[in-house]
Amino acid sequence: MPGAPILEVRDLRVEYATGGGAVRAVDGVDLDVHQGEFVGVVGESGCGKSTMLFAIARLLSPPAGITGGSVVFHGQNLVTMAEKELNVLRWRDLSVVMQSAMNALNPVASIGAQLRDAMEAHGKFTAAQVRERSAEVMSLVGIDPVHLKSYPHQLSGGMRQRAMIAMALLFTPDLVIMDEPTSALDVVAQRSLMLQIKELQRELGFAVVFVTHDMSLVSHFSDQLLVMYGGQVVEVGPTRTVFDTPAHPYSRGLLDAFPSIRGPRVELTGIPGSPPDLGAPPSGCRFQPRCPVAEDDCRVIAPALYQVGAAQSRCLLNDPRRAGAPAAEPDVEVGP
Ligand SMILES: Nc1ncnc2c1ncn2[C@@H]1O[C@H](COP(=O)(O)OP(=O)(O)OP(=O)(O)O)[C@@H](O)[C@H]1O
Repeated sequence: MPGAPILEVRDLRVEYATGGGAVRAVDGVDLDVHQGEFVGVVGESGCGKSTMLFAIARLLSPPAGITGGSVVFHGQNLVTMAEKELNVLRWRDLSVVMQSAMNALNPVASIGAQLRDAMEAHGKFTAAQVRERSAEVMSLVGIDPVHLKSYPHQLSGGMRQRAMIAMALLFTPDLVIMDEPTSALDVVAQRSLMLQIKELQRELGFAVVFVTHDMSLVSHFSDQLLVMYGGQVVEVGPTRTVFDTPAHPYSRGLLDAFPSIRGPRVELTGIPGSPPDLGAPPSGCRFQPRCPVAEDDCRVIAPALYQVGAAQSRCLLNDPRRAGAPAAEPDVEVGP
């Protein structure tokens, strides 16, 4: 992607303080997002995906807290920004769409009232301006503006999610962070909402960071894919590259665990075992206890992210200094 990234996450760390010690749910994550780019984030439950999104938007609350790193958005570090400044920026430049609109929307206020409140929190608008913009964003997401009068419970699940997206687009932000926005919907509603998100993104040019469990969704919609395991990025690269030639054994496991819609029928293998307890992660590589190709070194050496073609992989077997590893691109920084 040309140009400077609009979002640069560096060495981001998040911990949950628990009675039994700290749980490091996000451990040294780096991520670059460019204008108009669609970044898919995948990984099993408990890998830290939602925690990372909440940390980027500075929406974490105790016992979770950012313990290190930076989140630079349009040149400003959100990690150190005062709450007041953050509130100006949220919705206007960066907005968030959560898993369930039922939880995010106020059940006792009409959709119109909630759009009005969101607008008025960011400036002075006449009643006519509010009406006009509210109707505009509702139409953008495919809901008849007559539903501005509706309460959340009067809308279907798909319409509620669309209403949340309408709210997120009120100020045409540059970045929309989405945490499984389609997961509560049936498959048909999921697909239609995804198509709509993609179309809006193309039309309005905002970037998206999108968490999902659905590999088929990201394969169709994302430009860049981030695979998370045990609080870390284990593979990142252009979506096509990661799908066609996954470098990390965990990415290969994830891909083998979901059915291909068009490809030949193959037996789904899945990944035996479960993700690590982040309060006491395994030594060496976090995936080694479940890894089908782990070697002795993997139990003691924590791998860096190594360049493999256009992607990066956190697997020791991809370390270019090891004999037999695929060659790294020349002049590329490969880990510490
Ligand atoms: N309240 C909490 N107290 C302690 N640890 C927590 C708490 N919430 C989450 N965690 C830890 O953070 C890790 C990451 O959780 P997170 O919800 O970010 O994962 P996720 O990949 O988004 O999962 P899912 O796909 O199920 O939403 C969990 O494995 C857990 O160890």
